Amino acid sequence: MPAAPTLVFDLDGTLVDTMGDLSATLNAVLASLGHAPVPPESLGSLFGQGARALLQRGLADNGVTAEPELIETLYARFLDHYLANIAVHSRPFPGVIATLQRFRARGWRCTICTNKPEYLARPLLAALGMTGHFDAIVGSDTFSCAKPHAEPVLGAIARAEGSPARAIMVGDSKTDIDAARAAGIPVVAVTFGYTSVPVEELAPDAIISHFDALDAAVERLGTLPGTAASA
Ligand SMILES: O=C(O)COP(=O)(O)O
Ligand SMILES: [Mg+2]
Repeated sequence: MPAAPTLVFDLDGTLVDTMGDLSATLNAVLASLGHAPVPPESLGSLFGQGARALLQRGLADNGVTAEPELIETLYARFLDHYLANIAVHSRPFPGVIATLQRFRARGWRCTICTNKPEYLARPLLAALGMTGHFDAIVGSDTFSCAKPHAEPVLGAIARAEGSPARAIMVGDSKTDIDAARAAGIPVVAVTFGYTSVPVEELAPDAIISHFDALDAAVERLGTLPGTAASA
């Protein structure tokens, strides 16, 4: 029997809108130092680049040089606060849950390959009641390297007992598109995530602006049995 078709989703900016909690945490850390908050609108693609990148920007905006030791101290403070407040504002993007249910009902495996460490990704998904929708959850610390390397993408597919020959990545950033290319699988980009470069300029195989459009995008990619057309 051929391996089940597999979707490999990015998390931040693709499945879940996490910017509210990430920016609230950044601003709590800045406030603990007596610094001014940074408006979330100015952080853009940094939401998909990890806590250290957010801290660097927050300090720079307050005229503080981000020495590595300071970043590491604040990183620990950031993680404590974020973990304790991981799903205050964060919610799945419109259509996410129905899409996961639809694809799984057709026999697709659904996986996550995020550059959030697994110890943050899992509590976030649990708090949102989403864990059970996934056959594998892979974070930045699950394997020896993170996206844009192929290893975590291929690892997520393997853990779900899928095959790269029947897998599609869905992401919001250059990191996701590069990781999909490295893994040799097609990639669908969403337009509502966290990216400094419009995804149109990154030449993904398909672009969607709502999860309702994922089925048609997957069908257009046309390489995969098990899509809506043949299920
Ligand atoms: O938290 C990050 O660094 C990025 O997470 P993502 O890969 O799910 O977008
Ligand atoms: Mg992302």
